[in-house]
Amino acid sequence: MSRRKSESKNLVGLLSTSLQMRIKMDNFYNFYIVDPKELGRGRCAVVRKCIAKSTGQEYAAKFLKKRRRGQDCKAEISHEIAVLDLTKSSPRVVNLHEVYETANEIILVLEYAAGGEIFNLCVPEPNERIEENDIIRLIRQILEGLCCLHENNIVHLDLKPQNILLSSFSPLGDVKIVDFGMSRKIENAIELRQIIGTTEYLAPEILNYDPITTATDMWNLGVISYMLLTQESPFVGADNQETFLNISQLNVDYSEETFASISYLAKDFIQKLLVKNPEERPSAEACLSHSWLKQGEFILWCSPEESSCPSPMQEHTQCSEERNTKSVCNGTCGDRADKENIPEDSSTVSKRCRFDDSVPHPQDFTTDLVCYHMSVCTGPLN
Ligand SMILES: Nc1ncnc2c1ncn2[C@@H]1O[C@H](COP(=O)(O)OP(=O)(O)OP(=O)(O)O)[C@@H](O)[C@H]1O
Repeated sequence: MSRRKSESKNLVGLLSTSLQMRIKMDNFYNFYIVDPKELGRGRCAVVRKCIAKSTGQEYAAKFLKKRRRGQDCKAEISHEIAVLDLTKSSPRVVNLHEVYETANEIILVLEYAAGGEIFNLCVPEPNERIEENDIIRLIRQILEGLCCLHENNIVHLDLKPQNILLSSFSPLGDVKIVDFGMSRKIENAIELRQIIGTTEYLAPEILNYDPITTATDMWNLGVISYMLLTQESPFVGADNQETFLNISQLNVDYSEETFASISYLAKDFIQKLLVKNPEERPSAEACLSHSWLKQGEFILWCSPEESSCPSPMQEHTQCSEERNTKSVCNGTCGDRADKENIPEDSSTVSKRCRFDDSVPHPQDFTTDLVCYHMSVCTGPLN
């Protein structure tokens, strides 16, 4: 495929409306003191804490390169700004305070989420394990943010524990959804396909190049819920191929051992979302009415047999033991090679790479995906 053709494909679903938010050409550094220590980094950006000189208020400055790998990224950056502007009414989406432009970069001055990534709550560290009641509150807040996005026909497409931040960690604060770089507008007639996220969070429809809808985010919410409750990543395998296979075969561990201290309703919630057919997944709004999220202080710590709780997902709850492969959340960083474009601040310890630093390069990832597709067409993987 020619570069121009692939570039225009990537632009499908970007908001093209003129920006409401004024982009300032003033010198950003005249107005902010920037902490050299990174808050985080991704494929496209480095994020650093900064302090407004006039007020002393803390913010997170996201530095985005206008050109990457010889390609002009301004349309994508404008789209990210437009989405943040569109969703500014939602307290669950990070607030965009100001935007600056320099010769090479665009700087988004964002609300500072001091509590960091909820990824920290998804790893097996006993001191950081949180109560199911707290998880219920966080999931409700993520859903509120998703409702706002989906009402505006925006699908996030990169929902993962690294992109759900907290206003504070202790006490556990509120959810702030970040990183709309991969989000897209779902237009009536446009079928959105071929957008790729982080391996272990990919929905089956993305692997199959099927049309993408807001239901793709709902799959990701299922993965996030699973990770928060079990501290394990449901689909991650030894390599990308195994991960793709686990996703396509819906190979999830719902064993009693893994769900020992987790309520039946929580498991039911996950099982409603981790279904292959996107049309069968409940919407964000419908999820808010799920009994698990409806309960307040009181949680039913019981199995469906022991209780009189309704079992709305009876047909989805079969758990085949032989299909179970227990997968530990390893925080694989399939996008690490991209991040190496940006000079790394040595003080940053990326949570994404906490367990596994054997990172595939993007080209390996693409090869894996191609191999996966070939094996689906031609027979099982060896
Ligand atoms: N407002 C914020 N407050 C605190 N930390 C932040 C904030 N925004 C981003 N971060 C940190 O920086 C990291 C990278 O930010 P972000 O995901 O927006 O970058 P990106 O380059 O678009 O990422 P990706 O490669 O996933 O597309 C986040 O995972 C988070 O740890």
